[in-house]
Amino acid sequence: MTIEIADLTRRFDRTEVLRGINLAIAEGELVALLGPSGSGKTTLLKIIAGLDWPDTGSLTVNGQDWLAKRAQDRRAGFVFQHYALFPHMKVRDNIAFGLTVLPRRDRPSAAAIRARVDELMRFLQISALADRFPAELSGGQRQRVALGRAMAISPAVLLLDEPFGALDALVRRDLRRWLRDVLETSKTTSIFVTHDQEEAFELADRVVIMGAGRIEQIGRPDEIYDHPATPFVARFLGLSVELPVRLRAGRVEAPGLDATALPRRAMADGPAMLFARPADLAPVPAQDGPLRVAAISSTGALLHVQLTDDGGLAVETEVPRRRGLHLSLGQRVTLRVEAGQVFRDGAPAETPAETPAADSRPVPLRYEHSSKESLR
Ligand SMILES: Nc1ncnc2c1ncn2[C@@H]1O[C@H](COP(=O)(O)OP(=O)(O)OP(=O)(O)O)[C@@H](O)[C@H]1O
Repeated sequence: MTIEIADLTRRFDRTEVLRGINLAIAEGELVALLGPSGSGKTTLLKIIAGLDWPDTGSLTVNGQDWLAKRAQDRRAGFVFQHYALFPHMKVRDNIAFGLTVLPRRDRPSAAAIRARVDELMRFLQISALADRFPAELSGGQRQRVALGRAMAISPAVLLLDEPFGALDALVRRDLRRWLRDVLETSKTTSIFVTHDQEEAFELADRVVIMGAGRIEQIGRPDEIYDHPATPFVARFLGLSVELPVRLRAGRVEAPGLDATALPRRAMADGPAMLFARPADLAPVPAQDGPLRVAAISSTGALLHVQLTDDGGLAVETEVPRRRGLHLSLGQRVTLRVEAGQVFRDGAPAETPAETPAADSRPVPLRYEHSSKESLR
């Protein structure tokens, strides 16, 4: 089912919770809505479900106006974190529920419902739980049953709101893989809300990053991971080190910074901001380096190495333990940047002008700013 959302807005009192959402979802796609708390993810999902209505905008599914349909007429399946199973019903009856309450003209026969439930339980690998009550299930098993209940009606779209939020990390990982297989096989168009980056990136065909009621970026997981389109997305995805730099002939430069590994940018010369993940910054011992090692702590495989300059700037880096053993407190270093994103005035970064492999000319470091100004 193709879903088209256009110019959707929603406000509660004076708070604009959705500020013009435009999103098209293709048949069979699995889309993750990812964003910090309060960014409007659940509100958008509820509007698609028919549990809330927008102030303006449109929502069409396969060309039909869903805003003109009641929730029960939309054939949307839900799996919510706290949407409990019916405690007095066995697993098989919970799964059958959506079919048994259909209007008589649409309702399959009792035998057909039983067959559909058996088939679904086999597909979801929960046949052994058929005669248990919800209280006799683990949290992970309950969510599998909840998915079965949502899928029983052959939903036009499956909506999942933090479906694994209440489960521990190991069970979550297991269920994630299971869910991906199930949705890939069933080809159900699905939208799920999460604030867990790993979950979104592992599961989704496309990720929608939301911030303060707007869509900041839509893309395939690796596209978004490698090329965050805005400073907001960069920070949200862990590019937490922000360094003022200068662009010269598409190259990123700053005193003590070796950014030759970055692709050239099709951007005019001038000041810019480089955003990078701590793991993509490597301290390199250098007698005249503008930075000093201020602290080293270990989490086992990784060393967290904090660097400062004479002006009090702090830069977090993360180094694999074996590569960081030569570092010592107080040592002078320069910084090698292995990956990062460049923004100018908060504007989306330009696409790289060329790949780094295509241009391996070394660019000398320049030291024309004082270190205080340059790396703050
Ligand atoms: N019924 C409501 N009345 C008033 N404000 C609401 C209502 N529902 C949501 N909000 C507000 O709208 C904003 C967005 O909420 P929403 O639940 O959509 O965010 P979210 O991105 O799903 O967050 P979370 O990850 O915490 O669930 C929040 O500031 C919330 O307080």
